[in-house]
Amino acid sequence: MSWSVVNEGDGLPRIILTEPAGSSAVIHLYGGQVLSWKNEKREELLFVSAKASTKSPKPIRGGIPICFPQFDNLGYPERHGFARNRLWELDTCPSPLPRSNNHSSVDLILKSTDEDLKTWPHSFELRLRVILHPSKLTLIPRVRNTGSKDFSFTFAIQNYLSVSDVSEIRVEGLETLDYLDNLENGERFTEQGDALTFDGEVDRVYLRTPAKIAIIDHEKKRTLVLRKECLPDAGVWNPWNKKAKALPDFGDEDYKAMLCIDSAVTEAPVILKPLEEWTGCQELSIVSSSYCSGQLDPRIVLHG
Ligand SMILES: O=P(O)(O)OC[C@H]1O[C@H](O)[C@H](O)[C@@H](O)[C@@H]1O
Repeated sequence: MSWSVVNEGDGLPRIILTEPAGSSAVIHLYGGQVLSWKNEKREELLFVSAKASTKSPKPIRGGIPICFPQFDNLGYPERHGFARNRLWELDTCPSPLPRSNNHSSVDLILKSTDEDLKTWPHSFELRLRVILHPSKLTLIPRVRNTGSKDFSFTFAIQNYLSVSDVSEIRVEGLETLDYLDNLENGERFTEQGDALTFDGEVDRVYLRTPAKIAIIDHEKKRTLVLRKECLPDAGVWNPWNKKAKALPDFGDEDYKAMLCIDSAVTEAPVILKPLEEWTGCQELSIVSSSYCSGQLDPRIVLHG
């Protein structure tokens, strides 16, 4: 068996993935959301607010929410779509993706319901495979059009990353790119600096990014590398102190310990004909680094 299921106080099942080197992941069926990812040293790599609610119909504040059929507010009424507010199921038939022989993976599925069809009138199957390797977590989302008309959608895997102190974090891989700034009514700008650092609220979508983005945390002596396929854009979000206070499911000081870096397809929505399937992929991997010894070279992490 590649996973086990536990029921916690909220009565909703969680799936636990473990692998021989000692890392683990916890996935909640509510939202199909990875809520915990620990490395071999049992260090938590994802952020979940202590004020997060796991009771429907509220999305869970933290972990890795899946945004479908829209990222942000791009036309459909429910911000970030409804997939993060639905109970997913185990997927016993992940075809045409071959069954995983990997002992630390699980397949989940969300299908359109009659209720969803009232507001988004398109039949779909949304699948997610989660694979745990030593120092690496892979997510493979797929969307299939099971209806009789074309539909289009935008999509995001939101990664609430746990960081030592957001004001000490550097993000490499987004320099010189165009981005849409949600704090400036979605206006388009071009990134000027050589790396992103943080000293205030940020809410941007970087367009057509390279496949790899490095999140460098000198204090934790580690770099997280986000590698993505068919998810060309990247969201970057931190509410900072003022907006943090306005979020009911987020602690006043939580903004210091998290940074959202999202894998997204938003600028050019995906269009699916009946029976067509779209597949994306994101890998989060950990590279240990020591600032003092100078082992970390972002150019090697990003291009090596
Ligand atoms: O509060 P939520 O609906 O979960 O959204 C959390 C954040 O998600 C994205 O990063 C958006 O760009 C932000 O504008 C939004 O505040």
